[in-house]
Amino acid sequence: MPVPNPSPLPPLEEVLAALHVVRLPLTVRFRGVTEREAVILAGPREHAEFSPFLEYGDAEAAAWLRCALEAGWHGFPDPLRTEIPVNATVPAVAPDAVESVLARYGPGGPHTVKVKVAERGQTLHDDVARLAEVRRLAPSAALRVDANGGWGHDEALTALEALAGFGLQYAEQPVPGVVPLAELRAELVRRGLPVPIAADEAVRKEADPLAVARLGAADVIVIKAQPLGGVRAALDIVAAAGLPAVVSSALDTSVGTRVGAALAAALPALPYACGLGTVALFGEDVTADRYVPRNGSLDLRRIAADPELLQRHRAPAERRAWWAERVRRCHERLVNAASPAVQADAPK
Ligand SMILES: O=C(O)CCC(=O)C1=CC=C[C@@H](O)[C@@H]1C(=O)O
Ligand SMILES: [Mg+2]
Repeated sequence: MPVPNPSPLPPLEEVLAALHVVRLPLTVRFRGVTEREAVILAGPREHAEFSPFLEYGDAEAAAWLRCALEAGWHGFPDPLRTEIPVNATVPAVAPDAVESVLARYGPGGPHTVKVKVAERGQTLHDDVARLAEVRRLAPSAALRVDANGGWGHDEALTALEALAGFGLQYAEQPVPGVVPLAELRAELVRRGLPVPIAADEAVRKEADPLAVARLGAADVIVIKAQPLGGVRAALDIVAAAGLPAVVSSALDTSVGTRVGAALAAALPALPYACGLGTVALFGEDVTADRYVPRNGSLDLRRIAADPELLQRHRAPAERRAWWAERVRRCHERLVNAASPAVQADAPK
């Protein structure tokens, strides 16, 4: 993605000297995993996170490093607000597990809940049952669903017809890709089905994050700081797209979630609750001051990793070496992509 590097790019030696690798358990399976590995960088400005999913290649992961180096070495843009409304996220669990997930969002419950649907191996019946349980437990919450592109066009129409009765705020990435999303959105409008569309993967995994806006594929874009190459790059995408944006996590620790909050705080408009409540799904974290919502919102306090917790959750030596090597390769990509002026500060 053609976004500028943090300028100047810190030299690799400095980045590696700031590196900690942790492995943290989740309390519930999410995105097929029950533990999360992450690099925490003790940068001179902020603590920052580099945690591309393990299966991602270097080209994609380099954008995540760009985000970490921007946050750690250059800090955050000035905030325009100090409270970020946040949604609860319910993974594709059985109905009887919904209550314990929602309980993690504190007394009074969340005002907005995102429910994962279209999980491989499950059926529409499972999705309806999960949504019904969420609605029972949170009668006045706004509900949204996220299919992660798990439906085809016809399947999505059937599913959204069945789920529209829940009064969905929006359906996130019901089908994969940009053009299929645009076709589905047009068909929903044609049928008079009142389900707005949000684009997630169609923004963060496509070569051109603005194609969604150009093709009218969505009503809302979901933006994530790490995959989009940092807070400033994501702000630029929102400005160019001209669509309402929802900031969402990349299943980050408290440190990475704080970067997402910095992005949400700097957006000119924030009409929807953000998907930054996923620290609640972690069994352990890198700070005792866990970055979880209070009364449905995150405040903009400083979040720093605790050295004792970094040590306690340190990943095994072989994993630490794997991550250091991944950082090295991604850093090399950023150096090679940088302009000559930026490269002046990078190792030769
Ligand atoms: O947006 C939220 O409510 C929580 C974050 C979330 O859903 C995700 C985090 C990390 C990886 C993604 O598969 C997933 C998403 O699709 O948005
Ligand atoms: Mg999503």
